[in-house]
Amino acid sequence: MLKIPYLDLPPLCGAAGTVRLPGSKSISNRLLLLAALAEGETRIEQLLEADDTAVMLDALRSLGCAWHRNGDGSVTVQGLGGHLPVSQADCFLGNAGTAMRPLAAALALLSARDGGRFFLSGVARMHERPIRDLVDALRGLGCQIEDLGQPGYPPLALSGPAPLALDQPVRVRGDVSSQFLTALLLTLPLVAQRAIVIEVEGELISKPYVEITLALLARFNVKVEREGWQRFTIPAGSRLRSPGRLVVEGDASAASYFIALGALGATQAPVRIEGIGRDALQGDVRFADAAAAMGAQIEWEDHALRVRRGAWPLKAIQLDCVAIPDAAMTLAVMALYADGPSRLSGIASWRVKETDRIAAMATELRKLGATVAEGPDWIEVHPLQSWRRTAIHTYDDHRMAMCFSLAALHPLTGTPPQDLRILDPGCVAKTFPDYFETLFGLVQADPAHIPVLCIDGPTASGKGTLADRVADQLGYWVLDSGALYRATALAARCAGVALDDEPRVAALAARLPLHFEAGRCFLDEEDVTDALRAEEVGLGASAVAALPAVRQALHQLQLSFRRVPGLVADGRDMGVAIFPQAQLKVFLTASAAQRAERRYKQLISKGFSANIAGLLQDLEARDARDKSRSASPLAPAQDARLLDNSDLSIDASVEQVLAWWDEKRAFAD
Ligand SMILES: Nc1ncnc2c1ncn2[C@@H]1O[C@H](COP(=O)(O)OP(=O)(O)O)[C@@H](O)[C@H]1O
Ligand SMILES: Nc1ccn([C@H]2C[C@H](O)[C@@H](COP(=O)(O)OP(=O)(O)O)O2)c(=O)n1
Repeated sequence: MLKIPYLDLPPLCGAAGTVRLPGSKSISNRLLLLAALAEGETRIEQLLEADDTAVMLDALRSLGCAWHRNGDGSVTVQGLGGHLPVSQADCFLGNAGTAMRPLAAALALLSARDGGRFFLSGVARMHERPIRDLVDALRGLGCQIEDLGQPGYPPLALSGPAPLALDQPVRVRGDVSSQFLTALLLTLPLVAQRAIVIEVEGELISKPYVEITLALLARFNVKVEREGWQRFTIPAGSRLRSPGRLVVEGDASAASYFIALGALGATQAPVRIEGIGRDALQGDVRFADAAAAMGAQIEWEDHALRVRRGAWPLKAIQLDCVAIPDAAMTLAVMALYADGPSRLSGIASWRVKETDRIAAMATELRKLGATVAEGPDWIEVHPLQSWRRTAIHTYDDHRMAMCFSLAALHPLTGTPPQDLRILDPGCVAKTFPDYFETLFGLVQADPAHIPVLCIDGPTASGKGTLADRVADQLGYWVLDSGALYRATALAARCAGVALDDEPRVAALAARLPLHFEAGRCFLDEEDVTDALRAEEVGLGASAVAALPAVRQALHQLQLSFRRVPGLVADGRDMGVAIFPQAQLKVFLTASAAQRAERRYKQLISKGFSANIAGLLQDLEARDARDKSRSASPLAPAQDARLLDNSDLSIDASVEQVLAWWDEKRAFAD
C-alpha cells in the first residue's frame, strides 16, 4: 500500500496477465452487519480488507459483537441474535457510506426497542454526505435521532427507548441514494413481529444494489416480498439467521479498471480478471456490457473473464448509467480513447459520493486537455488527441485515483509519451489497498520511459538507507546492486570457487539463483539477507566486482530491475555504466571516519563483532580498489549531483534528494 504524497506513472503501452479481485465492498459490509445482527456464527470468506471494512469491523466490536480473523484471512462473526450487549457506543466510520447508513438504521431501531445511546461520526466529507431521507424515515417510525452537526448529515446520536409505530408503511425516498432503502431492508427484520411494509418515494436509483441487499437477506433467512421497485414487505416473524459460511464475490466496480485496461492495452494476450462471473450479484458486473459496447472483447469463464482490445479507437457511447453508477466513472476516462464524444447520464448520485464526482471528473479530464461538458446528472467527454502532462487531484476518492491511472496509457493514441502524476494515491485504501501494485503487475512500458534515480558512492556512505527511503517516498522499486556482487562472492565461496577465477565466478554470476521477497534476499531457498551484510562478504564482493566478466554477467540482471513505476538504484556505477540515461544521479559521500563509525554501529546493532580501526582500514582499502579498478571504477558520473552527508541526518539527505527529483520533474497542477 502506498502512503505517499504522489505517484508518477510512466507512459504505458500495453497490458496482459491475471488479476485476482479484492472482495466486493458492498457485499462485505452488508454481510458483516447481517452476520453481527443474526442468530448464529458466520464465517465470511474473501472479505474485503480495506478502510471501509475496517471501520465496520471496529464499529461492530465496539457494539459488543465478537469476531476474529482466521488464518486464511476469512472472518468469523459471532451473531448477536438481534440484541446488543452494550447500551452505549461511539462509532467512527471514516468515509464509509456502506457502514454509516445501515448502522444508523440498526442503532436507531435497537435503541428505540431496547434503550441506549449511540454516536455515529466520520471524516469531514462523511459529514457532508446526506442522510436526511433515512433519518426522516426512521423518525417517522418513532426513532429518536439527533443531528449533532448540520441537520440531515452525520454525526448523529441515536437513543431510546421510544415506542415504535410499525403498523403504517415506512416511507423512504429512493432517488438520492439507494443506501437508505438498503439500510431499512437490512435492519427492519430486527423488529418484524408483524409484517413491515416499506414504500419508496421517487424513482429508485441504483436498483442493482438493492438486489444485492435482497439476495443477501435471503441467505440470512429473510425473504422480502417486492412489488416492482416501489413496495417491499418484510414478512411477519422474519428473523435473521446465519447461513454458516459465505464467500464474498470479487468487487465488480474494481473489475472495471482492469476491464478497461484490457480494452485499451491487451493487444496480444488478454487481461484475465478472477473473482466474478457473469451471474454476479453486483450490478456493476454490467459494466462489462458497456465496455463491450465501446469495443472490448470479453470472454466469460465461470468465475472470471478475459478481456482484449476489440475496436480501436474505442467506440463512443451514450449511456444511462443509473444501474452502474460507480463503474461508470471508468467509462468517463475510457471516453478519452473513443472515436467521438461519449455522454453518460443518470449519474446524479455522483454528486453525493466521496466527492462531487461529476465536478471532480470534469476538472481533471480538462487538465489532461479534454473537452468536457457537464450537467446536474450527466457528463459528456470528447476524445483526446493531444494529452497534457499534469498532476491529477484525487479528492480523497479512491475511484478518481483508480480511473485516472488509465490515462497513463495515452501513448496508445499516438500522442507523445509522458508521465502522469496521481496525487494522494493512498486514497485507494478505501476499497483496494494494493490497486497500484496490482496494476504494475499487468502493464507494459518501454524501459526507456521508466524513470531511474541512481545513488552511487563509496561504502557506508548511506546509499542503501537513502535509496530505500527515497524509493518508499516515490513508490518505486529498489536495486541494491551491491547485493548482487555480494551474492556472487557468497555463491563462489559456497561452491569453493576462488574469487580471482574470473571465468568460473562470472559463470556463477550469470545464473545467480537470487530473488528478493518482502525485503529479504534469497539464494535458491536460503535466506541470505544477513549473511550478505558480513564484512568479509563485502570485501569478497569488492574483489569479484573488479572482474570485467562478472560485471558483464550481472549487467542484464541489473537492467531487469527497471520496472513500472520506477527505480532507485544504489551502487558504484549505476549512473555511469548501468543507467547512463537516468533522470537523476546522486553521488553520495561522507568522510572515511564518519563512514567507519556508521558501519561499526550498524554491524554491532546486527550482532556482528567489529572494531573501528580495522573497519576504517578495510573501507579505505575497499575505496582504493573500487576507485582504481579498470572496469567501471567508482567515480561520479559527469552529470551527478554530489551530496556529502558527513554532517547531514538521514532525513535531511532524503529531503535533499527528493527536492532534486522534484526540480527535475516539475508538474503542471
Ligand atoms: N546521513 C546519515 N547520517 C548518519 N548515519 C547514516 C546516514 N546515512 C546512513 N547512515 C547509517 O550508516 C549506516 C550505513 O548505511 P548504508 O545505507 O548501509 O550504507 P551503504 O549502502 O552506502 O553501504 C547505516 O547504519 C545507516 O543507518
Ligand atoms: N554497482 C556496484 C555495487 C557494488 N559494487 C561492489 C563494490 C563494493 O565494494 C561491493 C559491495 O557493495 P555494497 O554496495 O553492498 O557495499 P557497501 O554496502 O557500500 O559496503 O560490491 C560494485 O562494484 N558495483
